[in-house]
Amino acid sequence: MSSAYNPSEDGAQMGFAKAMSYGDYLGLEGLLAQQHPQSTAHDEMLFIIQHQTSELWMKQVLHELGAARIALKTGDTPQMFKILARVSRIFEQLNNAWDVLRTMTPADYTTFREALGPSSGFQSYQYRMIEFTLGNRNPHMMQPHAHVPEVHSLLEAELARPSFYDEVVAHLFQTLDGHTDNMPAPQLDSPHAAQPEVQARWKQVYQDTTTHWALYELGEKLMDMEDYFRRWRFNHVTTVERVIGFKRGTGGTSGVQYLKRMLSVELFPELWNVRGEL
Ligand code: HEM
Ligand SMILES: N[C@@H](CC(=O)c1ccccc1NC=O)C(=O)O
Repeated sequence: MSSAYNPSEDGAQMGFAKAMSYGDYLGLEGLLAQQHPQSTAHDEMLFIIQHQTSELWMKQVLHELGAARIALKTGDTPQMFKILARVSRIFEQLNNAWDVLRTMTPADYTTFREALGPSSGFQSYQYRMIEFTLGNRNPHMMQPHAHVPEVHSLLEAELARPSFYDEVVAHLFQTLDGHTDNMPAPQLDSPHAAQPEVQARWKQVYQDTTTHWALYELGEKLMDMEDYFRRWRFNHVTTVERVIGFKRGTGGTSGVQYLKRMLSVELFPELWNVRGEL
């Protein structure tokens, strides 16, 4: 027998024929069998792993935002704050991941770009779901999912209910006015455009933070989240320009030009606008 240290002497369980192991619990057999490079290019594995890990984190973001919406509706503000802080940290994680992908040069990428066909992140339904949940709702973005009815229905269902930000706005009116009678109707199937009545309420909050501390904290948590989201978009477009320049995207858009347009999206416009009024 080897003279190497044997952790079983320290009690480490070594046999898993009949017990749940690490790999069983995490479903690793399935997970690690899902990388299918379409070419022999060395960097395609990095490209796949980068996207798959991003999608896993997006799944977690959606899980958190669903819980945040419930916490908001049931008045569990501490729980909601905890969740929003976590969502920002996840975005930070996604932002840091670009540093790994940036090690892929244009020369590396062109060795397998053709193998991607017309597939593109543009067709990420979890990304759209995050946008829809937060309030950036463009129904045209559902079209690429028409061929997958379950996904299409999920997106459709999201557009049929108030966004997370709509719930925040309802909470804002309820807390400040004592009712939601003067609240503008949620814009269910279009990007959230700034509403003067909403902005006026945020102004009230930011002008007297001591009185409205919890709402002030909520406003800043949303700012944090959007700040990180913007950084993700900026990192994306910068990486794209660095790797493919001004080529058209595989998804058919103008590429960098399209992504630059998306940089101007505002999730919580009243919160940005109010800063100029203080
Ligand atoms: C070298 C790496 C990458 C390149 C060259 C690239 C390129 C592009 C381009 C050109 C578009 C515009 C749509 C089109 O294809 O016409 C796009 C959209 C998109 N990409 Fe990427 N991308 C890269 C990495 C990533 C990664 C790592 C993710 C993470 C999931 C991602 C997610 C997305 C999403 C969600 C969109 C849609 C954005 C929107 O509609 O606002 N991309 N990408
Ligand atoms: N749109 C990219 C291709 C691309 O990046 C991509 C392709 C398949 C799956 C995810 C992708 N990532 C982001 O768009 C391009 O035009 O090169």
